Amino acid sequence: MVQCQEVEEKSFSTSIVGMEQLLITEQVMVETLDKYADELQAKVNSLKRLVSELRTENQKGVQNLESYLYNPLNGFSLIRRMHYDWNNIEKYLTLPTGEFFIDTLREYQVKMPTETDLKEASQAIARLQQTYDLEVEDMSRGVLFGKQYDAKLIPIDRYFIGKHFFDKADYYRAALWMRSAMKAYESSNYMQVLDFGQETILSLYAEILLHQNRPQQARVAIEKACHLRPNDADMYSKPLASKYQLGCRGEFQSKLSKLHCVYNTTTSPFLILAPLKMEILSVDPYMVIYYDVMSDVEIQELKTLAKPNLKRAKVGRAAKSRVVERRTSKSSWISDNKSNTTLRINQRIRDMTGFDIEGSEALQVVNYGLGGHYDTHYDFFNVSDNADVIRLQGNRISTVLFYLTDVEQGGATVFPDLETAVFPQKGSAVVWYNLNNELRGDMKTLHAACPVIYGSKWVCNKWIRANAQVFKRPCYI
Ligand SMILES: O=C(O)CCC(=O)C(=O)O
Ligand SMILES: [Fe+2]
Repeated sequence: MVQCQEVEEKSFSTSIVGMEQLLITEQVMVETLDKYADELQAKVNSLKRLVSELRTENQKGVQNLESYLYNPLNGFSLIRRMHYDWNNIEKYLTLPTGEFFIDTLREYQVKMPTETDLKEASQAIARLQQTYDLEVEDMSRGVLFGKQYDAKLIPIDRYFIGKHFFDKADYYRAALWMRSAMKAYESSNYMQVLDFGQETILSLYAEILLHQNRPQQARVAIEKACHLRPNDADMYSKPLASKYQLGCRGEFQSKLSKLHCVYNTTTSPFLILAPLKMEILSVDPYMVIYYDVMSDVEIQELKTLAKPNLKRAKVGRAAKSRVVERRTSKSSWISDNKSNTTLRINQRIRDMTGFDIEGSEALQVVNYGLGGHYDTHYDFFNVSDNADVIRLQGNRISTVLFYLTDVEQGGATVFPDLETAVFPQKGSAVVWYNLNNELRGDMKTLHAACPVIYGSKWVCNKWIRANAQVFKRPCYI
């Protein structure tokens, strides 16, 4: 005899027996949700009691500021509360609540009807409607083929049935169900939890109307939906800004306070005599700004030296370099010993960084054009592409970027991953490490020059190479 292996069928709607289990599961889930709510409630209750106690004591003090504090016991208690209690209160607030119940509910997910189940159930309703020519409104009120039953379809049910017809390209019936859902829709706590609003129905209704070649009515429906949830409408039409764009617009929160402004007297012995004004922007990767590290006369000379040789800046090394839309500026290389000024600037770079610049690159002076920018990039070389470049002098361990001008608007240097934007200030310089302690490129140093909105932006780069630093680079853990 041939043994028939029965394949377990998980389709719920295809037998009534199969659905009985669902009701039992639902019962357990409702109870679990209730227990979760109880736990939240207990937390709310305990917080309310805490507020009441704290308020009572505080009001005693506030009503009589001085005499309350004449008493050392009150003073002591106040200090204790503010030092110890609030810290722990904050911890209590962030303690997970009812996680066990959330997990339990989550475990039931695998037992839930799937999208296929919902499709099958919708198809069953559709079949009834079509076979017996039932009216949407009758069915919604619980009338089936002339007989009233104790059941009904609420607007969200009607929406899903309508959606089924929509998926089946039966736009006529889809529209009937959608209109019925809309007419009967009432906002409730339940619908809010589900995030099922009237605009959900309207949006699908608009799509149905488009399929029916009724663009005018579709537009009205869309406008109504947008009116109901204005933020959503904006979201559809406008892509979210990238971190780079936010940085360019000056919309990063400033993270470090002015406490991080210091006079640097230690990076090189010379700084003991002439400390430099320094602000720490980031510790990992190391990044600082120096203020007033290039005089107007020096800046003027750099520009004059650069002007005759300004060429469209490229991306890539030597023979492989190309002019690209990603980088719109002109630049010119100026050798270290070109003049007394360049010698002095290079000495200052040693003082600012503590690095040896032997074998590093020449100074690069850059002028940005109309809307000039440099898209997000790394300054370090890709090891596999540039093995020969790196072998001799090492990779670009650090960048020193001098700002030779203010820029009226735009032109910030933005580090999206560090949420840091540096706005050009004439005579200042930003210094950062491109490589980590293993001398590998640090991906957090991704940066870009934002398009100049108004003004002429000039900068001067010095890329310091790693090989000369074997005895110089301070050891970081
Ligand atoms: O001009 C700037 O702000 C940044 C320039 C830059 O990142 C570069 O030239 O590598
Ligand atoms: Fe760069």
